[in-house]
Amino acid sequence: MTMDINIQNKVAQWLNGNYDAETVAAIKKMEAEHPDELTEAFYRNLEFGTGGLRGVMGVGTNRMNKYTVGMATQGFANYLKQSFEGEIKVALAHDSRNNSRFFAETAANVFAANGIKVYLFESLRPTPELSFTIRHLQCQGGVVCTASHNPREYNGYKAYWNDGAQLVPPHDKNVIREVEKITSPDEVKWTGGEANITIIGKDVDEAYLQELQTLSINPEICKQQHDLKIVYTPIHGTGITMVPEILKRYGFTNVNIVEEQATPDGNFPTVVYPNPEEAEAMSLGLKKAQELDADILLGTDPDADRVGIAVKDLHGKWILVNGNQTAALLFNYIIEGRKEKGLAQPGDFVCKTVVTSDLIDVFAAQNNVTCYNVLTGFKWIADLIRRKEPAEKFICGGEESYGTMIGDRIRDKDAVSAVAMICEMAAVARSKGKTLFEQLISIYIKYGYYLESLISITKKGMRGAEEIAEMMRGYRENPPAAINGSPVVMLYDYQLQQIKDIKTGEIKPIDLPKSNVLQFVLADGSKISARPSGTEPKIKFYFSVNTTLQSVDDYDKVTAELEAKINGIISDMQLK
Ligand SMILES: O=P([O-])(O)O[C@H]1O[C@H](COP(=O)(O)O)[C@@H](O)[C@H](O)[C@H]1O
Ligand SMILES: [Mg+2]
Repeated sequence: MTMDINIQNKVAQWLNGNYDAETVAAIKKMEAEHPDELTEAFYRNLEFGTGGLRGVMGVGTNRMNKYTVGMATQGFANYLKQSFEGEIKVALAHDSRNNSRFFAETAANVFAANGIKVYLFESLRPTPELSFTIRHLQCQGGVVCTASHNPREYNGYKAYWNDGAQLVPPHDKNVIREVEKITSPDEVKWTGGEANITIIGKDVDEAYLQELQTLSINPEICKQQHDLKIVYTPIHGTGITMVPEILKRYGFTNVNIVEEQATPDGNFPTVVYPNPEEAEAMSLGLKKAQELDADILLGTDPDADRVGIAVKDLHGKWILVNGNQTAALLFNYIIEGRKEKGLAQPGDFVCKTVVTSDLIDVFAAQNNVTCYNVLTGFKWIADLIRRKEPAEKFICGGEESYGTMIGDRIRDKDAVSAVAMICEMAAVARSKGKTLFEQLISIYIKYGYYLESLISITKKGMRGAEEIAEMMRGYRENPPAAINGSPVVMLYDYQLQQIKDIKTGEIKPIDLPKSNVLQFVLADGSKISARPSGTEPKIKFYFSVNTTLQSVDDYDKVTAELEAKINGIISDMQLK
Protein backbone atom coordinates (compact mmCIF):
# COMPACT_ATOMS: atom_id res chain seq x y z
CA MET A 1 0.00 0.00 0.00
CA THR A 2 1.45 3.38 -0.91
CA MET A 3 1.11 5.95 1.76
CA ASP A 4 -0.96 9.09 1.26
CA ILE A 5 1.24 12.11 0.54
CA ASN A 6 -0.05 14.04 3.57
CA ILE A 7 0.88 11.17 5.83
CA GLN A 8 4.29 10.89 4.19
CA ASN A 9 4.89 14.59 4.80
CA LYS A 10 3.96 14.33 8.45
CA VAL A 11 6.22 11.29 8.91
CA ALA A 12 9.06 13.19 7.21
CA GLN A 13 8.51 16.14 9.56
CA TRP A 14 8.88 13.86 12.56
CA LEU A 15 11.92 12.08 11.13
CA ASN A 16 13.73 15.30 10.32
CA GLY A 17 12.50 17.57 13.11
CA ASN A 18 13.80 17.93 16.62
CA TYR A 19 12.26 14.72 17.99
CA ASP A 20 14.21 12.49 20.36
CA ALA A 21 16.17 9.47 19.19
CA GLU A 22 13.69 7.04 20.72
CA THR A 23 10.82 8.54 18.73
CA VAL A 24 12.77 8.51 15.48
CA ALA A 25 13.82 4.90 16.05
CA ALA A 26 10.20 3.87 16.74
CA ILE A 27 9.04 5.55 13.51
CA LYS A 28 11.77 3.84 11.48
CA LYS A 29 10.92 0.49 12.98
CA MET A 30 7.24 0.91 12.09
CA GLU A 31 8.17 2.06 8.60
CA ALA A 32 10.18 -1.11 8.06
CA GLU A 33 7.99 -3.63 9.88
CA HIS A 34 4.44 -2.28 10.15
CA PRO A 35 3.70 0.44 7.58
CA ASP A 36 -0.03 0.06 8.32
CA GLU A 37 0.61 1.04 11.94
CA LEU A 38 2.58 4.05 10.76
CA THR A 39 -0.41 5.14 8.70
CA GLU A 40 -2.67 4.79 11.74
CA ALA A 41 -0.23 6.79 13.85
CA PHE A 42 -0.04 9.72 11.42
CA TYR A 43 -3.19 9.79 9.30
CA ARG A 44 -4.75 12.52 11.40
CA ASN A 45 -4.10 14.71 14.42
CA LEU A 46 -5.79 14.02 17.74
CA GLU A 47 -9.04 15.98 17.96
CA PHE A 48 -11.34 17.05 20.77
CA GLY A 49 -14.11 14.44 20.92
CA THR A 50 -16.90 13.94 23.46
CA GLY A 51 -14.40 14.00 26.30
CA GLY A 52 -11.24 15.82 25.20
CA LEU A 53 -8.31 14.46 23.21
CA ARG A 54 -8.03 10.72 23.44
CA GLY A 55 -5.66 8.30 21.76
CA VAL A 56 -3.49 5.24 22.04
CA MET A 57 -0.08 6.00 23.58
CA GLY A 58 2.79 5.88 21.08
CA VAL A 59 4.61 7.94 18.49
CA GLY A 60 2.74 9.95 15.86
CA THR A 61 0.32 12.84 15.46
CA ASN A 62 -2.68 10.57 16.14
CA ARG A 63 -1.17 9.23 19.35
CA MET A 64 -0.71 10.40 22.91
CA ASN A 65 2.95 11.21 23.54
CA LYS A 66 4.98 14.04 25.03
CA TYR A 67 4.98 15.89 21.69
CA THR A 68 1.24 15.82 21.11
CA VAL A 69 0.67 16.72 24.78
CA GLY A 70 3.27 19.49 24.59
CA MET A 71 1.87 20.92 21.37
CA ALA A 72 -1.73 20.74 22.63
CA THR A 73 -0.62 22.60 25.74
CA GLN A 74 1.30 25.23 23.78
CA GLY A 75 -1.78 25.78 21.63
CA PHE A 76 -4.02 25.96 24.71
CA ALA A 77 -1.59 28.38 26.38
CA ASN A 78 -1.55 30.63 23.30
CA TYR A 79 -5.33 30.66 23.19
CA LEU A 80 -5.70 31.39 26.91
CA LYS A 81 -3.36 34.35 26.50
CA GLN A 82 -5.44 35.67 23.61
CA SER A 83 -8.66 35.21 25.56
CA PHE A 84 -7.82 36.66 28.98
CA GLU A 85 -5.99 39.71 30.21
CA GLY A 86 -3.78 39.89 33.29
CA GLU A 87 -2.47 36.91 35.23
CA ILE A 88 -3.54 33.55 33.83
CA LYS A 89 -3.86 30.52 36.07
CA VAL A 90 -4.51 26.87 35.26
CA ALA A 91 -5.06 23.78 37.39
CA LEU A 92 -3.75 20.36 36.38
CA ALA A 93 -4.56 16.84 37.51
CA HIS A 94 -4.13 13.28 36.28
CA ASP A 95 -5.41 9.78 36.85
CA SER A 96 -3.73 6.43 37.52
CA ARG A 97 -2.91 5.54 33.91
CA ASN A 98 0.58 4.78 32.72
CA ASN A 99 2.28 8.07 31.77
CA SER A 100 -0.52 10.22 33.21
CA ARG A 101 1.82 11.85 35.77
CA PHE A 102 4.45 12.37 33.07
CA PHE A 103 1.92 14.00 30.73
CA ALA A 104 0.59 16.22 33.54
CA GLU A 105 4.13 17.33 34.42
CA THR A 106 4.88 17.93 30.73
CA ALA A 107 1.77 20.11 30.44
CA ALA A 108 2.62 21.91 33.70
CA ASN A 109 6.11 22.75 32.40
CA VAL A 110 4.79 24.05 29.09
CA PHE A 111 2.12 26.27 30.68
CA ALA A 112 4.66 27.54 33.21
CA ALA A 113 7.27 28.27 30.53
CA ASN A 114 4.61 30.40 28.84
CA GLY A 115 4.31 32.54 31.94
CA ILE A 116 1.08 30.92 33.14
CA LYS A 117 0.63 30.17 36.82
CA VAL A 118 0.10 26.44 37.33
CA TYR A 119 -1.55 24.58 40.20
CA LEU A 120 -0.50 20.95 39.84
CA PHE A 121 -1.94 18.25 42.06
CA GLU A 122 0.75 16.42 44.03
CA SER A 123 -0.58 13.05 42.89
CA LEU A 124 -3.58 11.45 41.22
CA ARG A 125 -7.05 12.94 41.77
CA PRO A 126 -10.58 12.44 40.36
CA THR A 127 -11.47 14.46 37.25
CA PRO A 128 -14.42 16.19 38.98
CA GLU A 129 -12.10 17.50 41.68
CA LEU A 130 -10.13 19.28 38.95
CA SER A 131 -13.33 20.84 37.62
CA PHE A 132 -14.09 22.05 41.15
CA THR A 133 -10.51 23.34 41.58
CA ILE A 134 -10.72 25.60 38.53
CA ARG A 135 -13.60 27.52 40.09
CA HIS A 136 -12.20 27.30 43.60
CA LEU A 137 -8.80 28.76 42.65
CA GLN A 138 -10.32 31.08 40.03
CA CYS A 139 -8.32 29.66 37.17
CA GLN A 140 -8.92 30.45 33.52
CA GLY A 141 -8.36 26.88 32.40
CA GLY A 142 -7.31 23.39 33.38
CA VAL A 143 -6.36 19.95 32.17
CA VAL A 144 -6.75 16.38 33.38
CA CYS A 145 -4.47 13.77 31.83
CA THR A 146 -6.74 10.74 31.60
CA ALA A 147 -8.48 8.57 29.06
CA SER A 148 -11.28 7.91 31.51
CA HIS A 149 -12.64 4.36 31.13
CA ASN A 150 -10.93 3.58 27.80
CA PRO A 151 -8.69 0.49 27.49
CA ARG A 152 -5.26 0.62 29.15
CA GLU A 153 -3.29 1.46 26.00
CA TYR A 154 -5.06 4.83 25.80
CA ASN A 155 -4.41 8.13 27.43
CA GLY A 156 -6.02 11.52 26.98
CA TYR A 157 -6.27 15.20 27.73
CA LYS A 158 -9.47 16.70 29.08
CA ALA A 159 -9.27 20.47 28.69
CA TYR A 160 -11.30 22.94 30.73
CA TRP A 161 -12.40 26.56 30.56
CA ASN A 162 -12.71 29.02 33.41
CA ASP A 163 -16.13 27.82 34.55
CA GLY A 164 -14.80 24.32 35.22
CA ALA A 165 -16.43 22.85 32.11
CA GLN A 166 -14.70 20.95 29.32
CA LEU A 167 -14.12 23.01 26.19
CA VAL A 168 -17.00 23.42 23.76
CA PRO A 169 -17.01 25.32 20.46
CA PRO A 170 -15.64 27.79 19.66
CA HIS A 171 -12.90 27.29 22.27
CA ASP A 172 -12.05 23.68 21.34
CA LYS A 173 -11.78 24.58 17.66
CA ASN A 174 -9.73 27.66 18.48
CA VAL A 175 -7.30 25.69 20.62
CA ILE A 176 -6.88 23.15 17.80
CA ARG A 177 -6.32 26.00 15.36
CA GLU A 178 -3.50 27.23 17.60
CA VAL A 179 -2.12 23.69 17.89
CA GLU A 180 -2.13 23.29 14.11
CA LYS A 181 -0.02 26.40 13.73
CA ILE A 182 2.77 24.58 15.58
CA THR A 183 4.84 22.72 13.02
CA SER A 184 7.85 21.73 15.09
CA PRO A 185 8.62 20.84 18.70
CA ASP A 186 11.00 23.80 18.65
CA GLU A 187 7.94 26.07 18.74
CA VAL A 188 6.88 24.65 22.10
CA LYS A 189 8.26 26.31 25.24
CA TRP A 190 9.12 23.14 27.12
CA THR A 191 10.88 24.41 30.24
CA GLY A 192 12.06 27.49 32.03
CA GLY A 193 9.07 28.55 34.14
CA GLU A 194 9.36 26.11 37.05
CA ALA A 195 8.88 28.94 39.57
CA ASN A 196 5.33 29.35 38.21
CA ILE A 197 4.31 25.87 39.38
CA THR A 198 2.59 25.43 42.75
CA ILE A 199 1.89 21.93 44.02
CA ILE A 200 -1.60 21.54 45.51
CA GLY A 201 -3.23 18.77 47.50
CA LYS A 202 -4.85 18.56 50.94
CA ASP A 203 -6.31 22.09 51.13
CA VAL A 204 -8.15 21.71 47.85
CA ASP A 205 -9.23 18.17 48.80
CA GLU A 206 -10.79 19.59 51.95
CA ALA A 207 -12.66 22.31 50.05
CA TYR A 208 -13.93 19.76 47.52
CA LEU A 209 -15.11 17.35 50.22
CA GLN A 210 -16.87 20.16 52.06
CA GLU A 211 -18.60 21.15 48.85
CA LEU A 212 -19.82 17.58 48.37
CA GLN A 213 -21.18 17.49 51.90
CA THR A 214 -23.51 20.39 51.06
CA LEU A 215 -25.27 18.24 48.44
CA SER A 216 -26.84 15.91 50.99
CA ILE A 217 -30.62 16.22 51.27
CA ASN A 218 -31.17 13.87 54.22
CA PRO A 219 -27.93 13.87 56.25
CA GLU A 220 -29.70 12.68 59.38
CA ILE A 221 -30.94 9.52 57.64
CA CYS A 222 -27.40 8.65 56.48
CA LYS A 223 -26.29 8.82 60.13
CA GLN A 224 -29.25 6.80 61.32
CA GLN A 225 -28.66 4.13 58.61
CA HIS A 226 -24.89 4.34 59.00
CA ASP A 227 -24.42 0.58 58.86
CA LEU A 228 -25.77 0.30 55.30
CA LYS A 229 -23.45 -2.40 53.95
CA ILE A 230 -21.50 -0.83 51.10
CA VAL A 231 -18.92 -2.49 48.83
CA TYR A 232 -16.80 -0.13 46.79
CA THR A 233 -14.19 -0.67 44.07
CA PRO A 234 -12.08 2.09 42.53
CA ILE A 235 -10.97 -0.35 39.77
CA HIS A 236 -7.31 0.72 40.28
CA GLY A 237 -8.21 4.37 39.70
CA THR A 238 -8.41 7.73 41.42
CA GLY A 239 -11.65 7.03 43.28
CA ILE A 240 -9.65 5.62 46.17
CA THR A 241 -8.39 9.14 46.99
CA MET A 242 -11.82 10.60 47.74
CA VAL A 243 -14.64 8.07 47.75
CA PRO A 244 -13.96 6.31 51.09
CA GLU A 245 -13.49 9.71 52.73
CA ILE A 246 -16.74 11.19 51.42
CA LEU A 247 -18.66 8.09 52.50
CA LYS A 248 -17.18 8.49 55.97
CA ARG A 249 -18.19 12.15 56.06
CA TYR A 250 -21.73 11.26 55.02
CA GLY A 251 -21.74 9.06 58.10
CA PHE A 252 -21.43 5.58 56.58
CA THR A 253 -19.45 3.19 58.77
CA ASN A 254 -19.75 -0.12 56.94
CA VAL A 255 -17.74 0.53 53.79
CA ASN A 256 -15.88 -2.46 52.37
CA ILE A 257 -13.23 -1.82 49.73
CA VAL A 258 -12.41 -4.43 47.08
CA GLU A 259 -8.78 -4.76 48.14
CA GLU A 260 -7.56 -6.43 44.93
CA GLN A 261 -8.57 -3.27 43.02
CA ALA A 262 -7.72 -0.65 45.62
CA THR A 263 -4.21 0.19 44.44
CA PRO A 264 -3.96 2.65 41.55
CA ASP A 265 -2.37 0.85 38.61
CA GLY A 266 -2.32 1.89 34.95
CA ASN A 267 -2.19 -1.73 33.83
CA PHE A 268 -5.58 -2.36 35.47
CA PRO A 269 -4.35 -5.90 36.17
CA THR A 270 -7.59 -7.42 37.45
CA VAL A 271 -9.89 -6.30 34.62
CA VAL A 272 -10.09 -6.44 30.84
CA TYR A 273 -11.45 -2.86 30.62
CA PRO A 274 -11.50 -0.43 33.55
CA ASN A 275 -15.08 0.53 32.75
CA PRO A 276 -17.90 -0.04 35.25
CA GLU A 277 -20.26 -0.36 32.26
CA GLU A 278 -18.59 -3.72 31.60
CA ALA A 279 -19.96 -6.52 33.79
CA GLU A 280 -16.52 -8.07 33.94
CA ALA A 281 -15.01 -4.96 35.56
CA MET A 282 -17.59 -5.27 38.35
CA SER A 283 -17.19 -9.02 38.87
CA LEU A 284 -14.66 -8.94 41.74
CA GLY A 285 -16.86 -6.38 43.45
CA LEU A 286 -19.93 -8.53 42.91
CA LYS A 287 -18.19 -11.51 44.42
CA LYS A 288 -17.37 -9.49 47.52
CA ALA A 289 -20.87 -8.02 47.72
CA GLN A 290 -22.34 -11.51 47.59
CA GLU A 291 -19.95 -12.88 50.20
CA LEU A 292 -20.77 -10.05 52.57
CA ASP A 293 -24.46 -10.03 51.68
CA ALA A 294 -24.07 -6.30 51.16
CA ASP A 295 -26.79 -3.75 50.39
CA ILE A 296 -25.03 -2.15 47.44
CA LEU A 297 -21.93 -2.37 45.25
CA LEU A 298 -20.41 0.71 43.62
CA GLY A 299 -17.49 0.89 41.17
CA THR A 300 -15.84 3.97 39.69
CA ASP A 301 -13.73 4.32 36.54
CA PRO A 302 -10.04 5.40 36.53
CA ASP A 303 -10.72 9.14 36.67
CA ALA A 304 -13.71 8.69 39.00
CA ASP A 305 -16.31 10.49 36.98
CA ARG A 306 -18.53 7.53 36.16
CA VAL A 307 -20.03 5.06 38.59
CA GLY A 308 -21.63 1.66 38.12
CA ILE A 309 -23.79 0.04 40.78
CA ALA A 310 -25.26 -3.35 41.60
CA VAL A 311 -28.10 -4.21 43.97
CA LYS A 312 -30.30 -7.19 44.75
CA ASP A 313 -33.47 -7.63 42.69
CA LEU A 314 -36.88 -8.73 43.98
CA HIS A 315 -35.66 -12.31 44.26
CA GLY A 316 -32.45 -11.42 46.10
CA LYS A 317 -30.32 -11.93 42.99
CA TRP A 318 -27.53 -9.41 42.38
CA ILE A 319 -28.00 -7.36 39.21
CA LEU A 320 -26.03 -4.58 37.56
CA VAL A 321 -28.11 -1.44 37.34
CA ASN A 322 -27.67 0.36 34.02
CA GLY A 323 -26.81 4.04 33.65
CA ASN A 324 -30.35 5.04 32.74
CA GLN A 325 -31.73 3.33 35.83
CA THR A 326 -29.13 4.91 38.13
CA ALA A 327 -29.79 8.33 36.61
CA ALA A 328 -33.57 7.84 36.94
CA LEU A 329 -33.22 6.84 40.61
CA LEU A 330 -30.93 9.72 41.43
CA PHE A 331 -32.83 12.42 39.52
CA ASN A 332 -36.04 11.21 41.10
CA TYR A 333 -34.53 11.21 44.57
CA ILE A 334 -33.20 14.73 44.13
CA ILE A 335 -36.33 16.19 42.52
CA GLU A 336 -38.78 14.60 44.98
CA GLY A 337 -36.43 15.06 47.93
CA ARG A 338 -36.04 18.78 47.28
CA LYS A 339 -39.78 19.12 47.00
CA GLU A 340 -40.40 17.32 50.30
CA LYS A 341 -37.78 19.43 52.06
CA GLY A 342 -39.22 22.66 50.65
CA LEU A 343 -36.04 23.35 48.69
CA ALA A 344 -37.64 23.31 45.23
CA GLN A 345 -37.83 26.70 43.48
CA PRO A 346 -39.45 27.94 40.28
CA GLY A 347 -36.73 28.00 37.60
CA ASP A 348 -35.16 24.74 38.79
CA PHE A 349 -34.04 22.60 35.90
CA VAL A 350 -32.40 19.26 35.22
CA CYS A 351 -30.56 18.21 32.10
CA LYS A 352 -29.78 14.94 30.37
CA THR A 353 -28.52 13.86 26.98
CA VAL A 354 -30.71 12.97 23.99
CA VAL A 355 -29.76 9.28 24.30
CA THR A 356 -30.75 9.08 27.97
CA SER A 357 -34.07 7.63 29.19
CA ASP A 358 -37.20 9.70 28.54
CA LEU A 359 -38.52 8.47 31.89
CA ILE A 360 -36.64 11.41 33.38
CA ASP A 361 -38.53 13.90 31.17
CA VAL A 362 -41.78 12.34 32.37
CA PHE A 363 -41.23 12.64 36.12
CA ALA A 364 -39.48 16.00 35.87
CA ALA A 365 -42.55 17.41 34.09
CA GLN A 366 -44.91 15.92 36.66
CA ASN A 367 -42.89 17.60 39.40
CA ASN A 368 -42.84 20.98 37.60
CA VAL A 369 -39.13 20.83 36.90
CA THR A 370 -37.89 21.67 33.39
CA CYS A 371 -35.84 18.90 31.78
CA TYR A 372 -33.55 19.94 28.95
CA ASN A 373 -31.94 17.53 26.50
CA VAL A 374 -28.47 18.13 25.06
CA LEU A 375 -25.96 16.24 22.92
CA THR A 376 -23.85 13.46 24.43
CA GLY A 377 -21.06 14.75 26.66
CA PHE A 378 -21.10 16.49 30.00
CA LYS A 379 -19.51 19.48 28.35
CA TRP A 380 -22.93 20.15 26.81
CA ILE A 381 -24.68 19.91 30.16
CA ALA A 382 -22.14 22.37 31.59
CA ASP A 383 -22.62 24.61 28.56
CA LEU A 384 -26.35 24.72 29.21
CA ILE A 385 -25.83 25.73 32.86
CA ARG A 386 -23.66 28.61 31.66
CA ARG A 387 -26.33 29.75 29.21
CA LYS A 388 -29.19 29.49 31.70
CA GLU A 389 -27.59 31.09 34.75
CA PRO A 390 -28.58 33.06 36.72
CA ALA A 391 -32.24 33.04 35.59
CA GLU A 392 -32.65 29.28 35.94
CA LYS A 393 -31.08 27.01 38.52
CA PHE A 394 -29.42 23.74 37.64
CA ILE A 395 -30.29 20.93 40.04
CA CYS A 396 -28.73 17.86 38.49
CA GLY A 397 -27.67 16.38 35.19
CA GLY A 398 -26.84 12.95 33.92
CA GLU A 399 -26.67 10.48 31.13
CA GLU A 400 -27.06 6.81 30.30
CA SER A 401 -23.32 6.40 30.23
CA TYR A 402 -22.97 6.05 34.01
CA GLY A 403 -22.60 9.67 35.00
CA THR A 404 -24.30 12.35 37.02
CA MET A 405 -23.51 15.85 38.16
CA ILE A 406 -25.27 17.35 41.15
CA GLY A 407 -25.43 21.09 41.84
CA ASP A 408 -23.63 23.70 39.78
CA ARG A 409 -20.31 24.00 41.62
CA ILE A 410 -18.67 21.09 39.83
CA ARG A 411 -19.10 21.39 36.07
CA ASP A 412 -18.23 17.89 35.02
CA LYS A 413 -19.55 14.45 35.72
CA ASP A 414 -18.70 13.44 39.26
CA ALA A 415 -18.65 9.89 40.57
CA VAL A 416 -17.51 10.97 44.04
CA SER A 417 -20.69 12.93 44.71
CA ALA A 418 -22.68 10.28 42.86
CA VAL A 419 -21.41 7.49 45.15
CA ALA A 420 -22.26 9.54 48.24
CA MET A 421 -25.73 10.46 47.01
CA ILE A 422 -26.52 6.95 45.74
CA CYS A 423 -25.66 5.59 49.19
CA GLU A 424 -27.79 8.32 50.78
CA MET A 425 -30.64 7.32 48.48
CA ALA A 426 -30.19 3.66 49.46
CA ALA A 427 -30.19 4.70 53.12
CA VAL A 428 -33.42 6.67 52.69
CA ALA A 429 -35.03 3.70 50.91
CA ARG A 430 -33.87 1.40 53.71
CA SER A 431 -35.31 3.73 56.33
CA LYS A 432 -38.67 3.14 54.62
CA GLY A 433 -38.10 -0.62 54.58
CA LYS A 434 -37.35 -0.67 50.85
CA THR A 435 -34.43 -1.66 48.67
CA LEU A 436 -33.17 0.56 45.85
CA PHE A 437 -34.53 -1.97 43.39
CA GLU A 438 -38.00 -1.69 44.92
CA GLN A 439 -37.63 2.06 44.75
CA LEU A 440 -36.89 1.80 41.02
CA ILE A 441 -40.02 -0.27 40.50
CA SER A 442 -42.08 2.30 42.41
CA ILE A 443 -40.84 4.93 39.95
CA TYR A 444 -41.88 2.71 37.04
CA ILE A 445 -45.33 2.19 38.53
CA LYS A 446 -45.81 5.89 39.16
CA TYR A 447 -44.43 7.30 35.91
CA GLY A 448 -44.11 4.49 33.34
CA TYR A 449 -41.78 1.57 32.78
CA TYR A 450 -38.91 2.50 30.45
CA LEU A 451 -36.35 -0.16 29.65
CA GLU A 452 -33.15 0.65 27.80
CA SER A 453 -30.28 -1.24 26.30
CA LEU A 454 -27.10 -0.40 24.43
CA ILE A 455 -25.02 -2.15 21.79
CA SER A 456 -21.55 -0.86 20.89
CA ILE A 457 -19.78 -2.20 17.83
CA THR A 458 -16.02 -1.64 17.81
CA LYS A 459 -14.42 -0.71 14.47
CA LYS A 460 -10.84 0.36 14.91
CA GLY A 461 -8.51 2.61 12.96
CA MET A 462 -8.88 4.59 9.76
CA ARG A 463 -10.86 1.87 7.98
CA GLY A 464 -13.10 1.37 11.00
CA ALA A 465 -13.92 5.08 11.10
CA GLU A 466 -14.88 4.90 7.42
CA GLU A 467 -17.11 1.89 8.04
CA ILE A 468 -18.86 3.68 10.87
CA ALA A 469 -19.41 6.72 8.65
CA GLU A 470 -20.80 4.41 5.94
CA MET A 471 -23.22 2.78 8.38
CA MET A 472 -24.51 6.18 9.47
CA ARG A 473 -24.82 7.27 5.85
CA GLY A 474 -26.76 4.11 5.05
CA TYR A 475 -29.33 4.75 7.80
CA ARG A 476 -29.59 8.39 6.77
CA GLU A 477 -30.08 7.67 3.06
CA ASN A 478 -32.35 4.66 3.49
CA PRO A 479 -34.10 4.99 6.84
CA PRO A 480 -36.16 1.93 7.77
CA ALA A 481 -39.92 2.32 7.24
CA ALA A 482 -40.63 0.03 10.18
CA ILE A 483 -38.60 -1.74 12.83
CA ASN A 484 -39.71 -4.97 14.48
CA GLY A 485 -43.17 -4.56 12.94
CA SER A 486 -43.77 -1.05 14.23
CA PRO A 487 -43.71 1.86 11.72
CA VAL A 488 -41.13 4.60 12.12
CA VAL A 489 -43.20 7.72 12.79
CA MET A 490 -40.51 10.29 13.54
CA LEU A 491 -36.97 10.65 12.32
CA TYR A 492 -34.58 12.86 14.28
CA ASP A 493 -31.48 13.83 12.35
CA TYR A 494 -29.13 15.88 14.53
CA GLN A 495 -26.73 16.37 11.63
CA LEU A 496 -29.43 18.10 9.61
CA GLN A 497 -30.81 19.58 12.86
CA GLN A 498 -34.33 18.49 12.00
CA ILE A 499 -37.17 16.25 13.09
CA LYS A 500 -39.28 14.76 10.33
CA ASP A 501 -42.82 13.55 10.88
CA ILE A 502 -42.92 10.62 8.49
CA LYS A 503 -46.70 10.62 7.97
CA THR A 504 -47.24 14.32 7.34
CA GLY A 505 -43.76 15.15 6.04
CA GLU A 506 -43.71 18.08 8.45
CA ILE A 507 -40.22 19.18 9.49
CA LYS A 508 -39.28 20.86 12.76
CA PRO A 509 -35.89 22.25 13.70
CA ILE A 510 -33.63 20.82 16.44
CA ASP A 511 -32.04 23.60 18.44
CA LEU A 512 -28.72 21.88 19.17
CA PRO A 513 -25.29 22.02 17.51
CA LYS A 514 -24.86 19.68 14.54
CA SER A 515 -23.95 16.14 15.51
CA ASN A 516 -23.90 12.81 13.74
CA VAL A 517 -26.83 11.25 15.62
CA LEU A 518 -29.98 9.62 14.22
CA GLN A 519 -33.10 8.62 16.14
CA PHE A 520 -36.04 6.58 14.97
CA VAL A 521 -39.24 6.85 16.98
CA LEU A 522 -41.68 4.00 16.39
CA ALA A 523 -45.48 4.04 16.52
CA ASP A 524 -45.39 1.95 19.72
CA GLY A 525 -43.26 4.60 21.50
CA SER A 526 -39.95 2.77 21.14
CA LYS A 527 -36.90 4.81 20.26
CA ILE A 528 -33.69 3.70 18.56
CA SER A 529 -30.66 5.99 18.41
CA ALA A 530 -27.43 5.54 16.47
CA ARG A 531 -24.23 7.56 16.77
CA PRO A 532 -20.50 7.12 16.47
CA SER A 533 -18.78 7.31 19.86
CA GLY A 534 -16.71 10.43 20.37
CA THR A 535 -14.28 8.75 22.74
CA GLU A 536 -13.68 5.27 21.35
CA PRO A 537 -13.65 3.61 17.91
CA LYS A 538 -17.25 2.42 18.21
CA ILE A 539 -20.69 2.93 16.77
CA LYS A 540 -23.35 2.94 19.49
CA PHE A 541 -26.98 1.87 19.21
CA TYR A 542 -29.34 2.80 22.02
CA PHE A 543 -32.72 1.11 22.42
CA SER A 544 -35.57 2.37 24.54
CA VAL A 545 -38.98 0.73 24.93
CA ASN A 546 -41.76 1.53 27.37
CA THR A 547 -45.12 0.51 28.73
CA THR A 548 -47.13 0.90 31.91
CA LEU A 549 -46.61 -1.17 35.04
CA GLN A 550 -49.61 -1.70 37.33
CA SER A 551 -47.98 -3.42 40.26
CA VAL A 552 -44.80 -4.98 41.50
CA ASP A 553 -46.37 -8.43 40.95
CA ASP A 554 -46.36 -7.81 37.20
CA TYR A 555 -42.72 -6.74 37.13
CA ASP A 556 -41.16 -10.02 35.94
CA LYS A 557 -43.77 -10.60 33.26
CA VAL A 558 -43.66 -7.05 31.89
CA THR A 559 -39.87 -7.02 31.99
CA ALA A 560 -39.77 -10.19 29.90
CA GLU A 561 -42.10 -8.54 27.36
CA LEU A 562 -39.98 -5.40 27.13
CA GLU A 563 -36.79 -7.43 26.84
CA ALA A 564 -38.34 -9.47 24.05
CA LYS A 565 -39.24 -6.24 22.29
CA ILE A 566 -35.68 -4.94 22.51
CA ASN A 567 -34.35 -8.27 21.23
CA GLY A 568 -36.83 -8.11 18.35
CA ILE A 569 -35.58 -4.64 17.41
CA ILE A 570 -31.95 -5.76 17.59
CA SER A 571 -32.50 -8.78 15.41
CA ASP A 572 -34.66 -6.87 12.92
CA MET A 573 -31.86 -4.32 12.58
CA GLN A 574 -29.43 -7.23 12.16
CA LEU A 575 -27.22 -5.97 14.92
CA LYS A 576 -26.70 -9.40 16.44
O1 LIG B 1 -15.19 9.07 28.93
P1 LIG B 1 -15.79 9.90 30.01
O2 LIG B 1 -16.15 9.11 31.22
O3 LIG B 1 -15.02 11.14 30.24
O4 LIG B 1 -17.16 10.40 29.41
C1 LIG B 1 -17.24 11.10 28.20
O5 LIG B 1 -17.65 10.19 27.19
C2 LIG B 1 -18.89 9.58 27.40
C3 LIG B 1 -19.10 8.62 26.26
O6 LIG B 1 -19.09 9.34 25.09
P2 LIG B 1 -19.16 8.63 23.70
O7 LIG B 1 -20.48 7.95 23.67
O8 LIG B 1 -19.03 9.72 22.70
O9 LIG B 1 -18.03 7.64 23.68
C4 LIG B 1 -19.95 10.64 27.45
O10 LIG B 1 -21.17 10.04 27.63
C5 LIG B 1 -19.60 11.61 28.57
O11 LIG B 1 -20.54 12.60 28.70
C6 LIG B 1 -18.25 12.20 28.34
O12 LIG B 1 -17.94 13.03 29.44
MG1 LIG C 1 -14.23 8.72 33.34
